[in-house]
Amino acid sequence: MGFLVYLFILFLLSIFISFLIVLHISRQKNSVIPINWPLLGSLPATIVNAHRLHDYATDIMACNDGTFVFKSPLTTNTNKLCTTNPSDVHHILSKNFSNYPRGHRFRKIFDILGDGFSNTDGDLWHFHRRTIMLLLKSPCFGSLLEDVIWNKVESGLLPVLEYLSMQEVEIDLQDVFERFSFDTICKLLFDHDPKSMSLDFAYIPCEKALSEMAEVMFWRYIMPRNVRKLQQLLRIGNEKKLSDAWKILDEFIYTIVAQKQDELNKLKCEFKDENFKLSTALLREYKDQGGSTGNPNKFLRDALLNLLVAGRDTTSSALSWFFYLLAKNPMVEDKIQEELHRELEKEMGEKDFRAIEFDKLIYLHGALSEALSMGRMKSIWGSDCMEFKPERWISVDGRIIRQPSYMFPAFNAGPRSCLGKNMSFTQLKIVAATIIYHYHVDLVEGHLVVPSNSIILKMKNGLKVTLTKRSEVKKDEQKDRTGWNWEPASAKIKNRTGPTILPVPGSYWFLSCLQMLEPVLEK
Ligand code: HEM
Repeated sequence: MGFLVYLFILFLLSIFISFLIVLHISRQKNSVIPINWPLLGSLPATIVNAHRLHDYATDIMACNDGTFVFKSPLTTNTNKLCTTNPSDVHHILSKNFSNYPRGHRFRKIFDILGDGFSNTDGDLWHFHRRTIMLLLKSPCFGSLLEDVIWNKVESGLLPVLEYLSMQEVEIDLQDVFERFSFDTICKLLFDHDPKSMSLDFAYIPCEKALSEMAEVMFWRYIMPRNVRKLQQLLRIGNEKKLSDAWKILDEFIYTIVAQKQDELNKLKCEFKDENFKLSTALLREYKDQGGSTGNPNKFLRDALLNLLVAGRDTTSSALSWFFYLLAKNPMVEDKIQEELHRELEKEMGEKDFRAIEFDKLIYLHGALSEALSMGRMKSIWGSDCMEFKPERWISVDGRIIRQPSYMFPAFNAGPRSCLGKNMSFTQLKIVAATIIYHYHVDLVEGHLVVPSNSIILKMKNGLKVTLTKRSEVKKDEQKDRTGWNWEPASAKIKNRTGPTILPVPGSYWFLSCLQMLEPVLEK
């Protein structure tokens, strides 16, 4: 009998404790600062807000001067400091760079990246950085890059958009951009075009594997290690997804590497500039460098996978958010069109886009930078921080204002800053200018654009749009001062007086530059 009473009391007690937990968690939904639970740290708040992690983190940063420490569960001992504060960013990424290496925890989370530049510190990282920098900065690479991008625009992007716009169907522009950047980065890295950007929108396993990998990496970072280990043991959930993606990526890269090795072996003479190929140049530079594994093929695979990840989703996400913002801000679209027509006219009325000097498209550059700016707090960008204003990037004498990288860390800052920044701007400008020149982009009504939980800030539901060919805009055609016919996008919107205020992607906790570092001093 005594035992039954004891059991009953225990039962009531557990109901009471559960009630308290539920009460706390539901209160937490409305509270900005997460409760730091004994044993569990701020994990319950993270789980409750799992569907809106970017907004959640942004809210917390906004009321904590841009810096906040998320407490980990006691067993995992991995507190996470998140910051959007420029002086903290500067302190960590530049001034005290050597105090904040990637560390062993990072390497375990990102194990799929092996010994690539994203996942290494010290000499090995230096070796990667030097090798890649040497090749990306060579003049041969510049012309190769433009050729590859233009070829893909002309043989892939434009025919696909032309077909889809004629069908008058909804298009997932993010999917289009992902395919575009996958094809171009593969062509550059491997001299191989997987032709994912084609009318049949074929399923390309490797392309999808890259997206799955980026999502699983995000969850690995957020969730306690034990959850990951359990999933690995049972081969379920995210860990199952990752191991499938891993196999697909390995097969894809190793097959191409083997082919390219053969080509390289056949090349007996010195490389000539006119025959420059990044694929063979990279293989040559990396040849015989076994890395820590001692296996040259594995080392090559790691280096190439890191470059594939660095160059694919980053570019496509930047383009997706840019076009989303443009669709919401037709006045900006008008100004970009004006600028394009002006520059084309300067080239003696040529209609060939290749004639444009893309460096001269200042307004477009400002608009792209604006789409990539992060940490949009009033304290950093001023009271109009939530407005999409390319003008904030242009000086009175019409030049681009260069912001210090700790204010504009989309491409990271300090010694680990992005080596593909210039290359990305070239690609972004060519694609953006081509589409804007040929089409007006409208968002599909009711389509919800929200960020996905991934290490790269993608759109969870894609970017659903419809395209209207500019040449088909017949009514109310207006002539700009250069004599070109075009319809201002803003004419479609009545009573427009200023820029649209909207949540720009940079206002989110921008994960493409999330730094997962392990301070040396804490060891
Ligand atoms: C809009 C496009 C891009 C954005 C926003 C971007 C952003 C970034 C960021 C945030 C980092 C730091 C990552 C880290 O700390 O591990 C980075 C590094 C890097 N990016 Fe980019 N990136 C872009 C495009 C590219 C492209 C097209 C390439 C060329 C393949 C590239 C090559 C690299 C390399 C090699 C690094 C490593 C630097 C190092 O660890 O020393 N990126 N990028």
